[in-house]
Amino acid sequence: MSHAIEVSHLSKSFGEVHAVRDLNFTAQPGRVTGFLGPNGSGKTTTLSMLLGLAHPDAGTATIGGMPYAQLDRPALTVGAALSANFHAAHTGRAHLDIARRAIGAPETRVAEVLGLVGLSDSANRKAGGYSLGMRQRLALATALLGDPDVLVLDEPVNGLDPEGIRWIRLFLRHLASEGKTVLLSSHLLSEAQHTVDDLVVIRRGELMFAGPLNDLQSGARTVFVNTAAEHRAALVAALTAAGGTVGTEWGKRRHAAEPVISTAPIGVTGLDADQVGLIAFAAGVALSHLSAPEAELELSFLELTGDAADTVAEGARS
Ligand SMILES: Nc1ncnc2c1ncn2[C@@H]1O[C@H](COP(=O)(O)OP(=O)(O)OP(=O)(O)O)[C@@H](O)[C@H]1O
Repeated sequence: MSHAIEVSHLSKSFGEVHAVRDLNFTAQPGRVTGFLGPNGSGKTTTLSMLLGLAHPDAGTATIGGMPYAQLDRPALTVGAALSANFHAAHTGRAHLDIARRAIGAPETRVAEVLGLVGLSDSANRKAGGYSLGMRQRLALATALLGDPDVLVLDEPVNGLDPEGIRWIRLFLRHLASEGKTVLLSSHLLSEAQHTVDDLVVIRRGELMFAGPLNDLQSGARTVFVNTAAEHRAALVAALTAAGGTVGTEWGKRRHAAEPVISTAPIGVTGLDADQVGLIAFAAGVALSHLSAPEAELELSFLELTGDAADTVAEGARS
């Protein structure tokens, strides 16, 4: 049985607030899917409906074709980490043992998941003294107790230090390589972009983008190239002929009759860096510069989710 997550025409309002509006996306086994949007865009509401914690007004959210509530053994199929809050007086180990009993996982599983998330040495400390990063690890350990095929994680990277971020990236990629379906939410693309294969971007409850991360990258990415002045026209012509869109050339001229002389890099969209390099080579043009800055991805994310001010304002509300 395939354990894909499928969200179809999902909607939910709280009074006047349309938290989720006619949302459609899938998350596939063997892939890490990032569920992204600014604060307040409806991510937690969607995940809550997927996990049977909230009722949709319309539409469905299914796992392997079934709503969570109808799954045969839900906790052994889906592992969820919606918040990293734990009883402060319980040790990490005690917390896991209680959760383990509730879902009927074997006793040996507690030590296994502690080891998997790197918490073995802190297992006997009270969770109240855990750092946010340690609480995130404990939440992940809890989600893994039933050795589920599907993981649903709400902001799992939030609060992790750079080493923790690196660790969780590798860990989630490893889980996906075992064929698991991993869906993680984040409000920061920079946190998610090195972890995810696929992206679902929402804004104010509505779908803005769903597809492989590369599609978002290539769709909006500008490649910058430069060459000696005498090859500039040939390069622009070759790139344009290959289907690229060449950005405005800013240049200087000392008087109106003189041609524009520009030395600024040329911005190209619609072609990736490899293609641009090959086209220049085929045209016999030696490039003095070729780059495809990653910031463009962040820019296209901001375009999808609203302008920067909008994003900050939404963040401030939560
Ligand atoms: N129980 C509730 N009652 C009323 N409004 C709610 C409730 N839950 C969520 N909302 C509203 O629905 C919208 C979506 O909230 P949600 O928590 O799903 O967003 P989010 O993307 O998860 O945000 P964050 O990243 O801040 O957790 C927000 O406007 C929020 O205020």
